[in-house]
Amino acid sequence: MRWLTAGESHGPALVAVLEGLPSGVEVTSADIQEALARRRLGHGRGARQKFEQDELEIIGGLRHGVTLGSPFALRIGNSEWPKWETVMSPDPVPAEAFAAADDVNAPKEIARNRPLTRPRPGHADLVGMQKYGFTDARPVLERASARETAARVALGAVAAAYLAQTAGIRLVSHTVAVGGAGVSDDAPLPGPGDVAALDADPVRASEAAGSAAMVAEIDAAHKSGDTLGGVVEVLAYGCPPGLGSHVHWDRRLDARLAGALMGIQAIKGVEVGDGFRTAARRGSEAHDEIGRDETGAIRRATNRAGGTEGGMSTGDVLRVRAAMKPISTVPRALATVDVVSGEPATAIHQRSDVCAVPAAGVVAEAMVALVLADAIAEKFGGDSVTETRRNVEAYLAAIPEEMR
Ligand SMILES: Cc1cc2nc3c(=O)[nH]c(=O)nc-3n(C[C@H](O)[C@H](O)[C@H](O)COP(=O)(O)O)c2cc1C
Ligand SMILES: C=C(O[C@@H]1CC(C(=O)O)=C[C@@H](OP(=O)(O)O)[C@H]1O)C(=O)O
Repeated sequence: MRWLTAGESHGPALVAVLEGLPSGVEVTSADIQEALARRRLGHGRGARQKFEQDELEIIGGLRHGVTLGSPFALRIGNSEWPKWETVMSPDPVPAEAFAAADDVNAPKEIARNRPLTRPRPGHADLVGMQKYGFTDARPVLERASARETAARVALGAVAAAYLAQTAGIRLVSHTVAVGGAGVSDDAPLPGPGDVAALDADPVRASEAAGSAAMVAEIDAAHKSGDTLGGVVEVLAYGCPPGLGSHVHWDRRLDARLAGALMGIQAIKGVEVGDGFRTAARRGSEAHDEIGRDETGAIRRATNRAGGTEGGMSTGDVLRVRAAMKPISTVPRALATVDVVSGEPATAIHQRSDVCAVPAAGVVAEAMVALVLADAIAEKFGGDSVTETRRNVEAYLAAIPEEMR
C-alpha cells in the first residue's frame, strides 16, 4: 500500500490518496468524518479548531459505501479558504494586494498578506527558508503545519476499516502524559470497548485522576503563556503473529512503526513496548518468558516487548508510544531574528494550541493503522476483502494448534 498527502494549512484543501486497497472494504464518509472529529478533540487546543471545518469529499475508490480496489482519494476542504485566497493564491496576484499590507494600520485581512520574516523557533521556518531559498516563512510553515495530519487521519480511518474487516484488528489510542502529569504506571490498558469513554475524556485519558492532573497542567501552562507536550500510546488488538520480518531492517514491523510515528509533526521519541524503561532492567526482568497457559497453548507470560519480537508481530497486544515536544508557537513569544532587517525580534504569535497531545494520539493511531494495513496487504495479498480474509484464516489454520 502507498499513500500520499498534499495541501497547505491555509490552502483551499488537503488531498490524500491511498493505493493498494482491495475491493469490498465497507467504509462511509460518516466513518471518516467521525475520525476527523476525533482529531479535533482535547483540552488545550486553540481557536482554529472551533471556527474551521473539515469539509470531506470522497473523490475516488468508493461506491455505495464499498471500496472498488482502485486508488482511494479524498479532499478535505478548508472552510476558511475565502479569507486566505489572496495570500495563498496558486496564481499570481496583483502587487497592490501586498503593498497594502505594508501599512502598519492595515486591517487583519490585508495584514495577513505581509511576508513573515521572523522565523519561529521550534518550527521548520528558519531551516526551510535556508533550504528552499525564501525570505518569507509562509511557503514553509504552510506545509510544515500539523493541519496536514487531517489528511492522514482520514486515510487512517479507511485503513482501520480494512484491518477490522480482513483480520479483526482493533486500534485504541490514549494519552499517557502531558508535561509532568499523567496516568499511573500500573493503570490497566484500555481496550476497544473503552474508545467512547476515552474520546469523552477532556485529554483522552483512561484514568480520572491522571486526566484531572493533565487538565490542571494545561490550564497552568495556558495561564502563564506557555505550551506543553506529552506522551501518547497506541494499542492494536488482534494482530496475527508474523507481520513484518526479521530478515531485513526495512521489513521490521517495529522499524516501520517507529518511522511512521516519528513522521508526525513534533514527535521526538518512540517506544515499542516498555522501550526506554527496558534499558534500565536486567535481562531476567526485561523479557517475556514462554510457557503453556491453562489450555496447553504456548504463550508469553508477560508482554513487556509490546507485541513485537525480531521485527515481527507476536500476536500479543501491539503497544507503541510517541513523545511529543511542547507546541512550538509559545504565547510568551520566543526570541528570533528578522531575516530581512537583521534585527533581534520576537517570534510572531497570533494564536496556537497550548497542548495538542490528545489530538496527536488520534494521528498516531492513524499512522499505526496505515503501517499495519500495509503489513497485512504485504503478507496476505488479496484483491478483495473476502480473498484477504481467506488468506488470513488459512495462514492461522496452518500454525500448529498449540502455537496459534
Ligand atoms: C495535532 C498537532 C497539532 C499541532 N498544533 C500546533 C499549534 O497549534 N502550534 C504550533 O506551534 N505547533 C503545533 N504543532 C506542532 C508543530 O507542527 C511542530 O512542532 C512543528 O512542525 C515542528 O516540529 P518538527 O520539528 O517535529 O517538525 C502541532 C502538532 C500536532 C501533531
Ligand atoms: C489547523 C490545525 O492545526 C494547526 C497546526 C499548527 C502547526 O503549526 O502545526 C498551528 C495552528 O494553526 P495556526 O497557526 O493557523 O493557528 C493549528 O491550528 C489542525 O490541526 O487542523
